[in-house]
Amino acid sequence: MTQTLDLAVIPGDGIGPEVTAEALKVLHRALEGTGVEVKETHYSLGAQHWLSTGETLPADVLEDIRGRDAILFGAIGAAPGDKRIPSGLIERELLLKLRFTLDQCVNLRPSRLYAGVGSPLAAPGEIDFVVVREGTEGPYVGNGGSMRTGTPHEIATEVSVNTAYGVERVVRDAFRRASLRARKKVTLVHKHNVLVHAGHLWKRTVEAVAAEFPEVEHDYLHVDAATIFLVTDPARFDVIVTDNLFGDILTDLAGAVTGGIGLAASGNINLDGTAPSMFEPVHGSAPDIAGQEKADPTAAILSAALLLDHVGQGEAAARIEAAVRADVESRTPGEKRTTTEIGDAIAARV
Ligand SMILES: NC(=O)c1ccc[n+]([C@@H]2O[C@H](COP(=O)([O-])OP(=O)(O)OC[C@H]3O[C@@H](n4cnc5c(N)ncnc54)[C@H](O)[C@@H]3O)[C@@H](O)[C@H]2O)c1
Ligand SMILES: CC(C)[C@H](C(=O)O)[C@@H](O)C(=O)O
Ligand SMILES: [Mg+2]
Repeated sequence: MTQTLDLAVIPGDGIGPEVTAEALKVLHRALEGTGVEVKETHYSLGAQHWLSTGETLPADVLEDIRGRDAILFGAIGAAPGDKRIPSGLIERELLLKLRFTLDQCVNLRPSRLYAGVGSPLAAPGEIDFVVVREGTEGPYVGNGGSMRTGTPHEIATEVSVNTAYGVERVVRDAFRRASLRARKKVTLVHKHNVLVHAGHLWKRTVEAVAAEFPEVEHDYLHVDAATIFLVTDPARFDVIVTDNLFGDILTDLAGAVTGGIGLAASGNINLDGTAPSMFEPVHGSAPDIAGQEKADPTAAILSAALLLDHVGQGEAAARIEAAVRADVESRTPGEKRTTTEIGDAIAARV
């Protein structure tokens, strides 16, 4: 029976379209012979689109995207020094708007060290953890402002919002994922020695949810100490649960210790299925290498695998992961393959 996978594709800016093309190439290859037909709707959105139209994410486009099965997202954003585009506009009005409006509360970011990836930190195979980053709250909600702007007496606030409902659903998801993994361990990362209000809510929530999962071990690290251990002993982690901002920072670091940001994939998961989930590399639009065929498309390809797994195509997802593993294991230090060559090589192995 033919099944249709109705995909929204948002390639975005910079290297976004380059890596998305490779992710789609591999996704199509992985679905060959499965009876699944892919319907792609591409949306022109991002910093370049804003420059030419003044649009970020119009309401009718958002509603159109909402009706799809899943979203494959490339990357958006201008070069940090680009004065034509107000900093934060595209990030807030497009990417965060999608995550918030589509209630993608779990930002799932796996990290694995493949054989063949040179890391001074641990032996291959020893690093295998997943960060469950809260995706719709924290300091990202835009709860703040500036008074006496531009004067020597300016006061700027950016208040972190943490709700019992929002924290609990993410913590429960982290424990559920840990209960399905071999090591069954959750590490809460926060800063409850200073951020006592939010931190204590997270800590109490972890303790309450832990009681429902007696088979899952749990511990705690302050975020500053967590950055030490991510570098000196990353093998200690299994599932990390943390807030939106700490999770953003930790997952770039996690990418760096497992072979580079070009390998780091993510999924923004809507837990109750009321809206599509969105899959994207952890990295941004990388304006410094855009248009040069230098981007590693592996993170986007692994994000497509997370997407397939999410929509019930676990076997196709596993084929992509195996192909990526084989490709990464065959890499040699200093080799220079183009974005397209890496995509072709992984597609050929699927
Ligand atoms: N999800 C997203 O769309 C997303 C994520 C992060 C940053 N951004 C935006 O992207 C723009 C650039 O941000 P940035 O420079 O801080 O972060 P970035 O992730 O784009 O780049 C950081 C560094 O990593 C390198 N890099 C990133 N992806 C790579 C890949 N696939 N292969 C090889 N090297 C890669 C870049 O060349 C750069 O040196 C900003 O506008 C930012 O807001 C968007
Ligand atoms: C671009 C930005 C809004 C985004 C975030 O902070 O979540 C990015 O850094 C990420 O990690 O996906
Ligand atoms: Mg980030």
